[in-house]
Amino acid sequence: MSKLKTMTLEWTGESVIFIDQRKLPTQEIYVECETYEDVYVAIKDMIVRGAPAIGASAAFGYVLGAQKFNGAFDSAEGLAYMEKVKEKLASSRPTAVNLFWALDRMHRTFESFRNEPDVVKLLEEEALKIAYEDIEVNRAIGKHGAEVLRDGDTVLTHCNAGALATVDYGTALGVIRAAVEQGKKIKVFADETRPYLQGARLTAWELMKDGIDVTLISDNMAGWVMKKGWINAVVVGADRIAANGDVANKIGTYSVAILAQKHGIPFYVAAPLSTIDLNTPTGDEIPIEERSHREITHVQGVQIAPDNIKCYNPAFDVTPSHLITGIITEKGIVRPPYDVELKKLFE
Ligand SMILES: CSC[C@H]1O[C@H](OP(=O)(O)O)[C@H](O)[C@@H]1O
Repeated sequence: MSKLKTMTLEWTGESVIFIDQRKLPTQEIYVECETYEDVYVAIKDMIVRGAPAIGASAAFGYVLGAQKFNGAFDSAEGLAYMEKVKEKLASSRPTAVNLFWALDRMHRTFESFRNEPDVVKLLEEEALKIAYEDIEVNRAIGKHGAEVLRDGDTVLTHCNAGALATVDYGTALGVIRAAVEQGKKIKVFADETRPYLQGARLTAWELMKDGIDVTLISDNMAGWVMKKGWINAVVVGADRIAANGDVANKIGTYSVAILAQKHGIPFYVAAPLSTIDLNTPTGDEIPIEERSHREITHVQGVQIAPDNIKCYNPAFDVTPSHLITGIITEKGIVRPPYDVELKKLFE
């Protein structure tokens, strides 16, 4: 009997089952993770991806780690073991701060209750709270964000910040879903988002399943559709927001933000407070993950570039805060000056 089941993941109580996002949209295949090491691989290999989804997945991975420990949690060995579980999961991907936020929260819970006989059950409850809170938070982001979309607007989005990037509902796509639920007619242009194609494979798939009008474009078409006057707003997700409002998001987001500024189009970032990292002063300090060159030289296993070609494959870029019209959070829309306004969210 599963305790949580969404499009992205299912928590069974002794395993977490992911839809394998690498195989979408042509195959709906599921991967069951029974150990924290399995969850580490699922995050690293992007079976599951998207900042909030990564955080919740790591939280369940932490529980799986605790379930496998047979010693005394209140011993030095028990603490060392759970620190090892946390560090392993934390080493899966470096950019999305939600991963570290979720693991810190789980480890704080462990440290508070490791002398309790039911500490593992308390950890499972905390992981489920993280997951269910994410769904609520995304709906709140959607409600606030829908205010900036008018009936008849066309929105451009980049990558996938939808239900598949979260526990459910999505952040950027949550804004679009909420506007549609309010009865607004919204059209979407989705960037395919090379090289991993989250837009083509995931955003297009999600929005078509919802019956939302979506047009797929290659990334190099974004400027042209803006120039033609077809785009009223841009809404994207985020993987880490620095204290000054600089935003790390999927590679290509910075280019879209520059184009939006050039064409006088509002550029919004939709993200939960768990993506805001006040300990990182600016975007310059955000670690940018570099991934396998094969993601560029092959598409679904088909080679499209010469053998041994040099590649550079940063999975993210940083959009400076001055290009961002507003940051849509569960507490409302934050506008500049971000260094002041972001802090207020946590007061
Ligand atoms: C709602 S966060 C989604 C965010 O995560 C994606 O990265 P990845 O697919 O590499 O995990 C992308 O940056 C999205 O905007």
